[in-house]
Amino acid sequence: MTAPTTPTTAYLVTGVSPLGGEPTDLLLADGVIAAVGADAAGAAKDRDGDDLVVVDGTGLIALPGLVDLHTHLREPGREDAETILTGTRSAAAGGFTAVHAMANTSPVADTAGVVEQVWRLGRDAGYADVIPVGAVTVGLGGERLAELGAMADSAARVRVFSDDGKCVHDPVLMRRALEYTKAFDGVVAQHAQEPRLTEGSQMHEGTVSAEIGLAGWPAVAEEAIIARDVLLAEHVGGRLHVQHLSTAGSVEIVRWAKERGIDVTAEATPHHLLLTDELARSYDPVYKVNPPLRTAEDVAAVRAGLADGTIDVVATDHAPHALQDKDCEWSAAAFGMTGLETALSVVQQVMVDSGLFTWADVARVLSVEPARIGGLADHGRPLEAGEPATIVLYDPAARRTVAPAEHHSRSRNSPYAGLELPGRVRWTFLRGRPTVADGELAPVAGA
Ligand SMILES: NC(=O)N[C@@H](CC(=O)O)C(=O)O
Ligand SMILES: [Zn+2]
Ligand SMILES: [Zn+2]
Repeated sequence: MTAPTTPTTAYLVTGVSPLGGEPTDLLLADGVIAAVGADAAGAAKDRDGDDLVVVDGTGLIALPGLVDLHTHLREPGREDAETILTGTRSAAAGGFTAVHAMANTSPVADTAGVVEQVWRLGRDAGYADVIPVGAVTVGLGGERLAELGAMADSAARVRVFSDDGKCVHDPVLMRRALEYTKAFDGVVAQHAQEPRLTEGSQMHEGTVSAEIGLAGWPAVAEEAIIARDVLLAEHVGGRLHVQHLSTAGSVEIVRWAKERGIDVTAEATPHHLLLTDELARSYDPVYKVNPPLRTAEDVAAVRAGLADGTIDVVATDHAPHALQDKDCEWSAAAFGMTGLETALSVVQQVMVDSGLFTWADVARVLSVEPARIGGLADHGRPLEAGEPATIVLYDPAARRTVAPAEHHSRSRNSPYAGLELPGRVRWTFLRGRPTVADGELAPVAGA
């Protein structure tokens, strides 16, 4: 007698456009893309004993699962704002299959123990791969380097280090971090903010801040740190990643550094691609974020920098905050806005619908490059037979009015509330298992 085989579910996606190209069929089975094109339907028939789900992919675009290089999941410590479970459900709903979890939790992710805990909780939740980012300095205190090597050697295999929320301001510490991380091909991701130039800052320093009377955060406070850091990276030969770059001057500095051969990458957020400091006139703290929303000229320069490859990645900087931390006057409110469930739509509107980007470019900045920078081997892969079935199926023709109450994030601080945005995630697959099925979050049994 032969033992009964457990049926597995295979998915035949018909008429889908990989990276926006010619429609074809994809068979997803055993965690991988089992067949592509004319073979897929035949291969599906040959799989006796499997459950087969046929997904009508007409009009849908297939992309590699999105990878966020900059997410705040708030666990441990601020589970009232987000948890690893709610944050990764939010990620899956937005088409993400991996998120890098920032270290500014409580306790701070500055030891092997904390990063392993975050990594395990992500694995158990099962909605997206959670890649912990390790703090550069103990407690984000900016005074002593954390145990970068121990975090790199841990089960979480940390490769990205950041004090995000705080700038690694001491140039000696920044230099050492750039040196030490070379040993394990790590990268130092910098929140570029000169602290003395931004004491008490509430919004971008410019005509709007002067008119409405909020303390300004000058562009130079960001640009001075980026300029210093690219020179330090050049000097020691380390890898630098510039987080949430937001000014025209920052784009110019990164462009200059790349031309010079310096090993630097940069990210821009969806909100810095779409929104401006004019929104602060409402005094609605949903628009309060670090770095602040800048001017229309800065937005244009960030778009141009993304279009010409100066900026490598779009990262959400999803920064959920509990109601009481946002539902107050501007100066008392926390900095940050959510972004996982709207990022792809904003990138479609700003970059694709405007003609600046193809869908292959979208895959590059939201999946391939963030996976490469983060050192993730099985994300951001080509949509070819034998590759992991870690993909998103997206309907670019759908429209929706953003309603934060419907978001899967535990927090509601989306700056796009009430705005109509294009596109909708229909399916997200993580190694062949749907985390989103036909537009709805799918129940997932953790690994
Ligand atoms: N972006 C923000 O405004 N806030 C982030 C910190 C950060 O990314 O600097 C947060 O943790 O809330
Ligand atoms: Zn930051
Ligand atoms: Zn951040």
